[in-house]
Amino acid sequence: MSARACATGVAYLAKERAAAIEAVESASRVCKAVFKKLVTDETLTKKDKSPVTVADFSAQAVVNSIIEKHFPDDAIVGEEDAKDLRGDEGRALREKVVDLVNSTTKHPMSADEILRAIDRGQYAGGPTGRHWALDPIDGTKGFLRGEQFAVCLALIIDGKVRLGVVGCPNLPYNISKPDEERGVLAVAVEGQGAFQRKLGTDQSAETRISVSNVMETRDASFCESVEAAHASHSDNAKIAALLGISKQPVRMDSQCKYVAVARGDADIYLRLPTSNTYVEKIWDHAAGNVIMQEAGGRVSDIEGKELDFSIGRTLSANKGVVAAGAGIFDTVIAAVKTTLANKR
Ligand SMILES: Nc1ncnc2c1ncn2[C@@H]1O[C@H](COP(=O)(O)O)[C@@H](OP(=O)(O)O)[C@H]1O
Ligand SMILES: [Mg+2]
Ligand SMILES: [Mg+2]
Ligand SMILES: [Mg+2]
Repeated sequence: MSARACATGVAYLAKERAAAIEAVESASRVCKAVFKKLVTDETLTKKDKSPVTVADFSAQAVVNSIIEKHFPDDAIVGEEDAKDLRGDEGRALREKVVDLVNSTTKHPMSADEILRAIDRGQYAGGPTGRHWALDPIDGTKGFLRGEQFAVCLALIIDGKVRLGVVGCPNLPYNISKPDEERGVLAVAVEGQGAFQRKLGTDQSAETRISVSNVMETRDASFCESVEAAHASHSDNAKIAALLGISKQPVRMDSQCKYVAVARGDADIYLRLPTSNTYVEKIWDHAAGNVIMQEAGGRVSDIEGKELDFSIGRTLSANKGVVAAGAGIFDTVIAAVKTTLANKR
């Protein structure tokens, strides 16, 4: 049991862990329902993003209302807000969201309750107290392609991520058996290790996960975004070349990448910035960060600095993200620094 276990023998953040899993499970079901109902060949060929919009709002409403049920005083930093669902202009979208939320939950919610739940996610974040960080669908582009996406929820206390849950409805449970059942839930609490279970199962199905123990970067493989706008594929390739990596990168959307590295499917996560202006958001990294660390990995920005979740809604003190097992992390950061210095 963790050093933070309380006198009653209940593990640190046990109630929060269970609530976060309930929320991520429910939102994952919402996302799957949206995909089945609304993503068609037509939306894909027309590059119509409306299904993911409905899923984003619905999933945020479901997660926020579950958090509120268990922890009415907790603040939430959520990616979405309900502005586009209000008034006459928002009517069509609002009705779709209300239908969806109520088709997947036991307790129907009114339109007003749903909008209010979504807008509970507007908290500014910061260095003290506790707040949740929610990405209702991370990897929206992957969702629309029917590929990887994730529902990501983390609890930040006094500026540090203490708990993270990532639901990955399309990720194979066992990467070497990609044709078998898909759907993974990864979870970690500070000091307690990282675990995975199949989505839709209970805690008794959890198994511990850990990063690979690769010691030579030439034997490593790396993971990067599918979208070249989110991570520089060319800088990543230069770093890989410096590290002697010959394996092709594993490209996937969303925080499923953190889960993949945390359980040893790949060895390095590289997210080299594509611009000087983009600022990473806390909900894109919070849950993955604690899962990686609890799986024995290290995470930093491109300068080797820890990600600072204490500033607000963004990671404004950091640029890019690098993650890897402890055995190769310093070598990877050295290669990142050399590659970026050569660009100047
Ligand atoms: N220029 C940019 N650089 C880095 N990340 C970006 C970006 N523009 C958007 N993103 C973020 O990248 C996330 C997806 O990451 P990935 O490429 O790893 O799948 C998006 O999350 P959403 O899909 O939740 O909007 C979005 O927040
Ligand atoms: Mg995201
Ligand atoms: Mg999102
Ligand atoms: Mg987004």
